[in-house]
Amino acid sequence: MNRYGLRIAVPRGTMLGDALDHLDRVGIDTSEVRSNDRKLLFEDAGIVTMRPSDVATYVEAGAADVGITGKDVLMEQRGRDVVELADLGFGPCRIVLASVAGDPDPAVEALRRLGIMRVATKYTGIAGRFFEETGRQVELVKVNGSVELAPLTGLVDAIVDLTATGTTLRENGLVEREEIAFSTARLIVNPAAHRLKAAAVDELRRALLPAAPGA
Ligand SMILES: Nc1ncnc2c1ncn2[C@@H]1O[C@H](COP(=O)(O)OP(=O)(O)OP(=O)(O)O)[C@@H](O)[C@H]1O
Ligand SMILES: O=P(O)(O)OC[C@H]1O[C@H](OP(=O)(O)OP(=O)(O)O)[C@H](O)[C@@H]1O
Repeated sequence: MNRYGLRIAVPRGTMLGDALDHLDRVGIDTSEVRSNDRKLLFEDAGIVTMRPSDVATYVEAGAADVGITGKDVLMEQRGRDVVELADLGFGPCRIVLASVAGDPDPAVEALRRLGIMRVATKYTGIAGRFFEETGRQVELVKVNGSVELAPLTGLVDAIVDLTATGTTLRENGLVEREEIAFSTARLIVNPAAHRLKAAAVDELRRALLPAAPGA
């Protein structure tokens, strides 16, 4: 187990390197995780690795005490009973509404035709709330990845998806129309662990955020 006595859920994929760098900096030895991309449970380091979208599931159930995942993931899974402790700052990306470059703005076009805009996304929660709050009627089409393909084939008028460098949108001839949310990696904690292991959780939070005001 690590020096904090906390089991930590760490996201594999895009955020893995930065998450492990942060944990190394606070005295958790992540070398075994770095050298093994098939193993998932690392007892000595107190680390469990998983898809970013599964982190809050483990933390909510107490199968991990704390976890690291994207704000976009937490916004999408809004009902989860976890406490957001800190913004770790890495993994910046945005959730945007985008459509084919050169086409009329799909929202304006849908209004003009008095039609319902069709929007593909894997973020049905975030997109649904966004269109509801902005008073627009849309039909959401759930896709699981490579969302950029959907408007190119005529499946939908627009997409709601994650963009970071903008390369994927550009390479597929799409342009951003509206920004919906900004995301970075967050530290979350199980509510019971937050109370029962308060000192350890606070020590880890402070160590991860040495420069933050009030940390
Ligand atoms: N440039 C980026 N591209 C993709 N995701 C990023 C980027 N920067 C940060 N992220 C974060 O990483 C998360 C996605 O990670 P990754 O692509 O490794 O997982 P995934 O395969 O989409 O996993 P899941 O199936 O859990 O959604 C995003 O939800 C976001 O919080
Ligand atoms: O703006 P960029 O830097 O090009 O990054 C954005 C891309 O990253 C994400 O895809 P991911 O790699 O998570 O795969 P997915 O399409 O399967 O979700 C997202 O869905 C975009 O396709």
